[in-house]
Amino acid sequence: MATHPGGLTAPQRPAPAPASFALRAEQVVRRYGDRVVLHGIDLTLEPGEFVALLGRSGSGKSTFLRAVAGLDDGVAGSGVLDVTERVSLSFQDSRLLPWARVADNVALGLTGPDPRSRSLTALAEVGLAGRTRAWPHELSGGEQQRAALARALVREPELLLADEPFGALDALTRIKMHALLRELYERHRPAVLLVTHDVDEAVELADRVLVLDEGRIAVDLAVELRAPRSRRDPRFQNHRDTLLAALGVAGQAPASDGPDLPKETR
Ligand SMILES: Nc1ncnc2c1ncn2[C@@H]1O[C@H](COP(=O)(O)OP(=O)(O)OP(=O)(O)O)[C@@H](O)[C@H]1O
Repeated sequence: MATHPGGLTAPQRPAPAPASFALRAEQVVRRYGDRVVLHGIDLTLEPGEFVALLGRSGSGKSTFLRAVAGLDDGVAGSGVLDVTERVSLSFQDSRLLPWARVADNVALGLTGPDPRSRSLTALAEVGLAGRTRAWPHELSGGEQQRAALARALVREPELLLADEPFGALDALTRIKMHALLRELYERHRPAVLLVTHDVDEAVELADRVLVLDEGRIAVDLAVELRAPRSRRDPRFQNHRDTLLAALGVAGQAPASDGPDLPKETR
């Protein structure tokens, strides 16, 4: 375990013990000047737990994710933030380095044996076996996100932090990426914290959905639907309605498994 700047306590263990959680936040507060953006967040993610974080624009989702990722020392001293050591990040923009070929992007910074062959294996896993020597600009948006997923998962993270990774993709590609992410998750079983604006994406992928409202967790909903989850399932629709209501979105989205759903709740 590592303690990020918000942490007051660093667990000191003589020998590594199996982690009892991937993330533990207690009373994490973030202020910008007089403005409080996170109002004392309490959240624990068990190992292998898939959690989606919804919330209106400006509710503090990215702020919380950045704090968990250790990218924001503005939460220092506000509470406890213990995060497992092997964390991977994924963003809306794939953040591939333009001057490195795809396989080199995935292998970059990898420690341990044979980074090259691990990179190639990861790329094959996301369906990019034939594009390993391509430059990032030669890939489509969906392929770039596949490469970014390969780069994240090749590190065998215990916690995957994803900030709207599919937000810039078209609806069809997004559906394919949902299936891929869930498949990769089933195989590798990291804990996942997925920030999204897409209620359907959250209910389809996550086993627990949180709604952040003005820096507070307003809803913590367990989604106990078997895969493959159908948007036509009345229980899926119930979850969607609950979440849309919590997000202050009036009306109910029509049931469909197709790509033509209203997605954005922003
Ligand atoms: N560097 C900063 N300085 C001042 N205020 C900031 C800064 N970064 C974020 N904020 C404010 O913190 C609040 C939460 O921002 P955050 O980016 O976490 O929201 P979000 O829920 O991720 O929004 P979105 O869905 O639009 O991405 C916003 O009101 C934002 O203006």
